[in-house]
Amino acid sequence: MYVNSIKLINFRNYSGIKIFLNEKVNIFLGENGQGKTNLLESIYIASTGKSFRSNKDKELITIEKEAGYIGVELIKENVEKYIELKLDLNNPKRVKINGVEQEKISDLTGVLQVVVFSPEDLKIIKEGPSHRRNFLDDEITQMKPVYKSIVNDYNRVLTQRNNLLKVIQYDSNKKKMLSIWNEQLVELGTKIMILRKSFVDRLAPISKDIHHSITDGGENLEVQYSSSFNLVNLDKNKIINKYNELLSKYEKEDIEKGTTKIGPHRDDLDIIIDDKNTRIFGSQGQQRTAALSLRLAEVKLIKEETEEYPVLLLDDVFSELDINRRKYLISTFKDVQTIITSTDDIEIEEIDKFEKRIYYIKGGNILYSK
Ligand SMILES: Nc1ncnc2c1ncn2[C@@H]1O[C@H](COP(=O)(O)OP(=O)(O)OP(=O)(O)O)[C@@H](O)[C@H]1O
Repeated sequence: MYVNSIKLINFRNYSGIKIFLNEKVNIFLGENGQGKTNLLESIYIASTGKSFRSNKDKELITIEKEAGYIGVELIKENVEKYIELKLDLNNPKRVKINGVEQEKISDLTGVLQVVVFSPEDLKIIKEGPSHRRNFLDDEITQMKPVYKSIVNDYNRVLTQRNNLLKVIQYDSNKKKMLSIWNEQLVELGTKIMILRKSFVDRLAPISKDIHHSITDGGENLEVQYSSSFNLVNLDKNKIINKYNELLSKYEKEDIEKGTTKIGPHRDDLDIIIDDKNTRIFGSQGQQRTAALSLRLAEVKLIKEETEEYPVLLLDDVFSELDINRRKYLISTFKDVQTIITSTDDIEIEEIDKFEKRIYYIKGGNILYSK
């Protein structure tokens, strides 16, 4: 799979451009604040319907404009596909695939798969569990689009259950209604945990191998799914029984606090290097390498699952990696269309082995390419 062209109108600092991309390596060079990340962001939005750095669609439209447009043409299994998004200051965004208006933005999932690696990825390793849950959810959704709606339904039921818990605090008669929400919560939560567990079980050995190669055999990376209750195996009925048992056990506490103590909304991912939790004990370099290993593992998993390599977006990451890590990253380019941004020329001889195109960006204009 590869992106053939990108057309942007009134998107961030682009008033109107159309860029044709190389099937292999594309390098966008430019000073700070010229629009390099904006370009990657537009491709990410065409893939997932959302930005990787803002959840306000209004911010995506060029300041003082009413509407914006993203058009991405891709080639998948030798077939051309066209994704278009219309952003409107006063209305929700709309999406078309091959000229056909889609009902929901989520209809985009599965059309264009991308993996982004950016300095922001350090948050997956360093910050709170919600970043790791988002990582899991975004990746599973790319491989299994229906997963997204299960997570959305779960979050809706969870909010309703939590609201009811707060009502029960002063009206205990309402307690009998709890079972309605419990039943749905258990059904959806079990599905999520099974999917997350099986995803992590596939991700772990691949990221371990990659990390091993990047660090020249020096470090051992373990990635483990950490759920509110011990998921030793994936027997659905056992999980359901345990789930119900724990909901009953914590019911009193849940009512007192007005929140639900257990379930996949409390999940985490343990990322361990040489038996030490990377979040707490990892050096900056180890944390960055762990994030890179996870992202590159994702590339392989998407290929396994969909039989197509995703497009790899690398946002300003070369300056942060040492020479061996850069070389390893470059070695992954042979099968994958890669779109790279950088402030400085990437002078690594390995990259010259690839068919590549270099573009210079200034103030939302592509000055020239070679
Ligand atoms: N909605 C918008 N309308 C107009 N300009 C915008 C909008 N949103 C962001 N910009 C502009 O886009 C530019 C930032 O672009 P971007 O983040 O892509 O920079 P970059 O080239 O990746 O820079 P860096 O190397 O610093 O990461 C800034 O000049 C900012 O003012």
